[in-house]
Parts: sequence; structure tokens; C-alpha cells
Amino acid sequence: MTYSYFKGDNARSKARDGMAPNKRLTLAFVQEAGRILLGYKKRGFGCGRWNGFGGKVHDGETVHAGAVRELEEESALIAPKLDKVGVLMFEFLGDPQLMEVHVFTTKHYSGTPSESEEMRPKWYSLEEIPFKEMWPDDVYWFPLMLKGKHFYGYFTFKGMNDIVDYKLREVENIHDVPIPQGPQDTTCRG
Ligand SMILES: Nc1[nH]c(=O)nc2c1ncn2[C@H]1C[C@H](O)[C@@H](COP(=O)(O)OP(=O)(O)OP(=O)(O)O)O1
Repeated sequence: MTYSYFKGDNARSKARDGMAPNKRLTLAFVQEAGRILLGYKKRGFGCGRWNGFGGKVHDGETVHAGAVRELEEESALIAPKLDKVGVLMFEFLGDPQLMEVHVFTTKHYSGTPSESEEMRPKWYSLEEIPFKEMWPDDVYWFPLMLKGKHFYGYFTFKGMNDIVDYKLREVENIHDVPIPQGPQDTTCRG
């Protein structure tokens, strides 16, 4: 089946005009029976929101290695093997650069969560996830993640709070589907 995953002509023509390469980021969630670790972002992008732990992938670093490093830097937890569960693309209207966020989960870690310069960690029961204090896209894809599903999403934001369009798709196995490289990839097999 061919699935029209990405946005249409508008986004494609923007890419042809020389869109900037995607900004590649990671986002990692540690889960235990009935609860998940979130961090309150104290500064920078997404400041004031609860989220997983992550940040920019460094040059020459794999996405997985970046996710492991950021999780440790921001929460003090060590989890050498994270499972990739999703890729989320974020377009902010007016910004030529897309954010490509690679989402990981794990139930295996060592250490004790502790506050960093950037994040204040806190365990939340799965019934009390504070969606109103999180990125507005999270309420859409968290249920898939919490069910152990794999997924792709594309969210178009106006400003930091309003989603004007989105597509979300569950995939059998995230590793079997080509990672979208930008809005010029309008189809994706599944
Ligand atoms: N719409 C969105 N929904 C979401 O759930 N997470 C998002 C998101 N947009 C970005 N993120 C995540 C990805 C990444 O983990 C984090 C932003 O990365 P960074 O913490 O690196 O940003 P900063 O601007 O603070 O960078 P540094 O100053 O380099 O730490 O926010």
C-alpha cells in the first residue's frame, strides 16, 4: 500500500527551493510497570513543558548513541540499549528547517533520576500523564508508544501551541520503513 504520509505540494515546493537539512533530535522515555519518567524542561526549546529526555544528535554520532548520551546528561540514568519506537517530523510554519525527532523507550536502566541543568525528572503514573503541560502533539502519539507500537508522525505547528495539520501512522516495524528525509518524501510504504 502506498500511504500519503507527508504534506502535499506546498511542502514539496519548499523543499525544491532548498530547504535546510532536518534538525535531528532524540527523545527517550524510561518506563516501568505503570509509570513513566518525564522531565520538566527548565530552559531552551520546549521550556516549561514535561517531556522525555533528548536533544540534538552530534556530528559523527549515531542517533541511538545521541539518545543514550542525552538521557544520561539530562536524567543521570544509564540505558545503553534503547528501543527505537517512532519518528516524528515537526514543521513550524515559516521555518524552513524541519525537526526530525527519533523516539526511544526502555525499561532497562541503571542509576537514580536526578535533576540536571536542563531537566527536572519525575515519575508519572500512566493515568496521570500531564498532557496539558506537554507539547500538544504528545496526546496523539503517546497512546501508541504506551501500547508498545511503532509509529511515524508529521505535525505542522503554527507557533508553539497550535497544530494546524497532522498525520500519524502506526507501522509494523520502524526499522523496516525508510526514514523520511524531509517533506519531499511524500510516500512511505507500509
Ligand atoms: N513537538 C514536540 N513534541 C515533543 O514531544 N518533543 C519535542 C517536540 N519538539 C521538540 N521536542 C523534543 C526533542 C528534543 O528532545 C527536545 C529539544 O532538544 P534540545 O533539548 O536539544 O533543545 P535545546 O534548544 O534546549 O538545545 P540545547 O540548548 O542544545 O540543549 O525537545
